[in-house]
Amino acid sequence: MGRQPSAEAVIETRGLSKTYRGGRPAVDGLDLSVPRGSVFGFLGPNGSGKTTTIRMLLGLIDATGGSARLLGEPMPRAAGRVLPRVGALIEGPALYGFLSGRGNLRRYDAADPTADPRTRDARVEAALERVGLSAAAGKKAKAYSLGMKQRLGIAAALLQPRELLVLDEPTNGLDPQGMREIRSLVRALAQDGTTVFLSSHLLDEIEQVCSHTAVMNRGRLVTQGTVAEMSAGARGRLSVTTPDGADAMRVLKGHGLSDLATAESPEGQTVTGELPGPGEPPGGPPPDLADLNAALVRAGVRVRAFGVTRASLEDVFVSLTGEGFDVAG
Ligand SMILES: Nc1ncnc2c1ncn2[C@@H]1O[C@H](COP(=O)(O)OP(=O)(O)OP(=O)(O)O)[C@@H](O)[C@H]1O
Repeated sequence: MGRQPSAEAVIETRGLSKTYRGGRPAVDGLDLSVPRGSVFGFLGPNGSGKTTTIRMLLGLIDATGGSARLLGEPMPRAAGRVLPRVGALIEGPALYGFLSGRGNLRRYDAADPTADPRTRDARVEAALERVGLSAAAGKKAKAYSLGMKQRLGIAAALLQPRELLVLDEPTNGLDPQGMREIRSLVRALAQDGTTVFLSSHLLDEIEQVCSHTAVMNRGRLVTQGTVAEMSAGARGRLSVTTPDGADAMRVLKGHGLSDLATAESPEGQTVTGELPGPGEPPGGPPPDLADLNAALVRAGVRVRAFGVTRASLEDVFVSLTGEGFDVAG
C-alpha cells in the first residue's frame, strides 16, 4: 500500500531523483511537501539541484527515480490536466523585444488554445494591472528594465487563474529596486490565495517573503519547515567579558553552553559559548539569561559585559549545509 498523498500539499515528492547521463545525482531522493497557501522558498547554492527539481515537477524532464505529485495529481502523467492550473516562470521570460508589453501578453494569450479571444483584452489588462505594468504597457519590451521584464513574464503566467505559481530564481540579476518589486508582487499574490513556490540562492529573500522553506545542498534536502521554526532554531551565542575567564567557562559549561571559547580582551577575557537550543537538555526549560548572569555572580565571576548575539538564519543554514552560502545577488 502506498502512502496517501496529503490533501493539503500542492507539491509532494517521494524519493524524487535525477541523474544526468554520466554525472553524479543532480537531485537525490527528494521528499518535498509544499503546503497549499504557502510562499515556499526553495533555497540552495548554485548547482544544488533546484532547477532540475522544478523541471521534473513541471514534467519538462523525466525523473530517473521516485515520484512527484502536483496539485494532488501524478506527474508527468497528469500534466495535461494539471499544468493549466499552474503558472511558471523558468530562467527568464521569452519576450518579443519589438512588441510592447501589452503586445507580448496578447501573443501569449493567443497561443493558449483554451483562451477565448473575445475576452482577451480584459485578461491582458487585468494581468498588466496585477504586476503594475499598466502605465508601461505600450512601451516596447526591449526598453523594459530586467525587473519589468520579469514582471511581464509573471503577468504572462497569470493570464489564467492559477492555484500555484512556480518561479525559478525570479530576482536573479535584478537591482535592489527590481528585487523589491518582485517581492512585493509575490506577497500580494500570496495574499490573494495563490501558493507561490520560488527558488532562490538568497537567504534574506527567503526570510523576507517566505512562510516555508526547504534547503538543498548537492542534490539533497537538508531541511524543510516554516521559516519561523527555522529562525527559532537559531541559537544565540552568549558573550561574557570578565577578568575571571576560567571560572566563567566552568559556570557556563555547567549550564549547558557548548562550543566555549576564550579570547583576550582589554577588559580581561571574553568567554563565548552557544546557548542550549529549546528543549536542550530534553524536557529542560530554555535557559534564562538572568539566571545565568546570577549564577556567574554567585560563583564570584566579576562580569564586566554580558550579551547575546542572536544567530541569523544564515548561520543556521551554514551549519546545516556545512558550507558557506552565496549572499549577494
Ligand atoms: N542538462 C544537464 N545535463 C547535465 N548536467 C546537468 C544538466 N542540468 C544541470 N546539470 C547539473 O546538475 C546539477 C544541479 O543543477 P541545477 O541547475 O538543477 O542546480 P540549481 O540549484 O538550479 O543551480 P542554478 O541556480 O545554478 O541553476 C549541477 O551539477 C549541474 O551541473
